[in-house]
Parts: sequence; C-alpha cells; structure tokens
Amino acid sequence: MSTHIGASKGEIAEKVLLPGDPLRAKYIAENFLTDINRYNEIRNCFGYTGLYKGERVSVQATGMGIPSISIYVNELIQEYDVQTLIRVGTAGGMGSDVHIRDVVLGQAASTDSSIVTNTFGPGVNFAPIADYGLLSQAAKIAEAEGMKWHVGNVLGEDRFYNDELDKQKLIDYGILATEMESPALYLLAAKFHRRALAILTISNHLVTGEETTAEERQTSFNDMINLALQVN
Ligand SMILES: O=P(O)(O)O[C@H]1O[C@H](CO)[C@@H](O)[C@H]1O
Ligand SMILES: O=c1cc[nH]c(=O)[nH]1
Repeated sequence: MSTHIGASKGEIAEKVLLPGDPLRAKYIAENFLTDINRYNEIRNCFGYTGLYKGERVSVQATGMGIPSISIYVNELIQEYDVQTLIRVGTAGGMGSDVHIRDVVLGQAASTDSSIVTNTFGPGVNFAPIADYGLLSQAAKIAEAEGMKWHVGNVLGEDRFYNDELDKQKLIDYGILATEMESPALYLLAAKFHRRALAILTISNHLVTGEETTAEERQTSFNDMINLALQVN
C-alpha cells in the first residue's frame, strides 16, 4: 500500500488508464473489463484491475489538476512499477479544426504550471512529450476505425477558470485543446523512463462555445477508451 493507493504489490497491472473522474474509472472497469477487482477506495479515487481481451490492465482515477495526478503517477511508478500510463481525459477545444466529440492525441503538453521550471531551473524550457510508440499506434488505430481525431500540442493549465492566459496566441501557435494533467504525466514519465500518452475527448469548445450533452460524452468517451485499451 502506498500513501494514496490501497493496493498490495502485484495488484496493479503494468499498463494503467488514467481518467480524472473516479466515476469514469468505474465506468471503464464495469463496461470494458472482465474479472475486475477494485483495489483502491482511498479518497474515493477508485482504482480497478481487470482483463481486456485476456490482457491485465488497471484503471486509476487521478483527480483534477497537476498536483493530484502527480501524486498518483509517482506512486504508480515508484511503488507499483507501472510501465505504461495512458490518460483518458476530457479537454476544451481551442483550434478551429477541433470539434466537440473529437479525439485529440497529445503529442506534447505545454503548460503555464511551474512544474517544468521547478524541475530544470529558469534557463531550460523542457518540452514534455508523449511516447512515440504509443502515439503512433493510437494514430493508426484511430484512423483505421474512422474516428475523428487530431494529433498535436495540448495545453495543461493550472487553472480551469483562467482568463489571464493569451489563449488566442496559443491557438495561433497550434495548441489544439486545453486540459489540466498531461504535462505532469509526460514529465514524470520522462523522469522515470516510462511510456505515457494522453488521449483526450473534446467536451466543449472555448472559442465556439459548443458543449456536448451527457449522453454524447458517453459515446465519444467510448472511442477514447477503446483506443487506450488497444495501444500497447
Ligand atoms: O475529464 P478529466 O480527466 O477530469 O479532465 C479534465 O476535466 C477536469 C476539469 O473539468 C480536469 O481534470 C481536466 O483536465
Ligand atoms: O480542463 C478542461 C477540461 C475540459 N474542458 C475545458 O474547457 N477545460
């Protein structure tokens, strides 16, 4: 057991899906996996291990924001030796080609958080990036399955309510979507030499104001979850 995860050694698979929302973790486990075991209830940040087509896989909720996901990713890697970490999250569309329900693969994760500067010091702007093997597989599968998908730079913001950032400038520089965890996931994967990818579903659009309904979100989540379960 680690500080925030109540699993014994060996109870968590080498590959873990990481939704922010604990109820999304429950939904994934109950609808996509068989033989499930709920190994974590601490803080209601549910974690499950089960089988997907015979392969052992875990789903661990991370909560919202960089501090919260950093706790879970650190413990999953350092205490449970997890090798492959795939975030399955929602994001706000920013780019004009990105629409609600689309899937975005985070090739890189830009941020206004201080985590990068605090890691490397002020002289270096390290670029947190996805694992290329996971990213290229996800792109191939998304294309083959006819999903509406994009790949590129995403923004991982420290604040959900944030009117201080010049979002138009970020859009002009190619940022596709905004969310709140991917930079920490990619930074920690780089630190510990693990493989990570963020697969995001666009739930709303910051510029057009489009929003998904709860039902639409469920269906489009299924594309993202299927993708995350298939990449290895
Ligand atoms: O849907 P999840 O995975 O929680 O991700 C997004 O939703 C939350 C904000 O509503 C933030 O955690 C953001 O990154
Ligand atoms: O962080 C997030 C997640 C979804 N939608 C947003 O606008 N921001």
